[in-house]
Amino acid sequence: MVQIFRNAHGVEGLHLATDCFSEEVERRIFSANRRYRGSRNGRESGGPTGPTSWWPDDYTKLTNLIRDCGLLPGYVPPNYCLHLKYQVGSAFCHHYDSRHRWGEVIVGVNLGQSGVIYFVPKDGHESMLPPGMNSIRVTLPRRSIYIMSGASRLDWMHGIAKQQPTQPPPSWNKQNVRVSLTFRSTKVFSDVYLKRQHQIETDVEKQAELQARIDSQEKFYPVREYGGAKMSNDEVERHRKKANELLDKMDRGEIRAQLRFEQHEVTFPLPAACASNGYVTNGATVAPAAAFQGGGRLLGSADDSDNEMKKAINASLRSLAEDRATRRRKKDHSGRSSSDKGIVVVDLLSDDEEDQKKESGGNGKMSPDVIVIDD
Ligand SMILES: O=C(O)CCC(=O)C(=O)O
Ligand SMILES: [Fe+2]
Repeated sequence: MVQIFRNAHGVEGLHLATDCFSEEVERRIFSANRRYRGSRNGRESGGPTGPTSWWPDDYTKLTNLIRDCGLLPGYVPPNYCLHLKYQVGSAFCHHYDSRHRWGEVIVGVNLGQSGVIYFVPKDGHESMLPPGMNSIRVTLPRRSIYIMSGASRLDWMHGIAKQQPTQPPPSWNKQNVRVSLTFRSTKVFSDVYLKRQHQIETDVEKQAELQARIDSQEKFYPVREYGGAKMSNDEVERHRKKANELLDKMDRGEIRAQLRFEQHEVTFPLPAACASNGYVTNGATVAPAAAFQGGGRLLGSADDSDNEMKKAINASLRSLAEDRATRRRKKDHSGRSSSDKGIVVVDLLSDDEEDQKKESGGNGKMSPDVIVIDD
């Protein structure tokens, strides 16, 4: 069953979904990777690629799964994917993925072997760390999907810890490597997409939400792919033209942007419009994502399943999250479905002021014994 962790380990904007799709799908995507070019200390790169070059149908299906399972209902389709393969002992030093170069979110998909992503606060933000810690480590189990948005992109740097497998790999991963896909939308593509959505949206509330996203994107001027210099107006215009061409192709069905996994390939009920034939025909409306806003916190990661104590605590936190979700659904006037099954959402940063005070002992800070337990 898919589990969604919002603000995982207290890092705002870092959302994680575990156990979203089947091992058959994992194996297929893992094995379909392009020939890897070049290696940096055991980390090999097989990308980048985009929908008009090499883009397996499974990539599009993953994109739609991210929306359908509620991890990110308003996900802008990616137009860029980077494949990385990590040999045992390799790592990726902490860095930013610039908001000037990429859109709102970076999405990572973890295949073949678990990994650990770590977060280090940017200068001046050290107080975000629990006392005595210099990073926050988050385990990424096989088949998990993570989203870096908001503060996790702006106020934290992230890196991949030295790859040290803790579980035997599946038989089809003979080299015992971790493969990651990072899906991104380039900044100009993302802006063009949001504006087009805004134009066709008829619901006033949703239009306002889109406008807010557009306004927040405008704080970041687009930069060139190489070198990071600010793009000239002509360059921006060229990129806009290309983005519109790609989106037109999607609208005309020349790029099948609506592809879905089959129901048996995913671990949650697909919205009804997707389930019948594996994909939605062009122009069909997909039911709003199966998301509900949960609450509460979850200790540890999915790898902790053998630890009875944590399991028990997690079960009680999950029921707390469900209680909160029920309360919130009662308050919710947006008409979102409240009967979604098979998805558990937990929010590791409570957005309920009252709960926040209780959890922090009144000082407004997260209690560190809760947020940093992982592997
Ligand atoms: O391997 C990963 O999951 C993350 C890689 C990364 O941070 C990046 O490509 O920018
Ligand atoms: Fe990165």
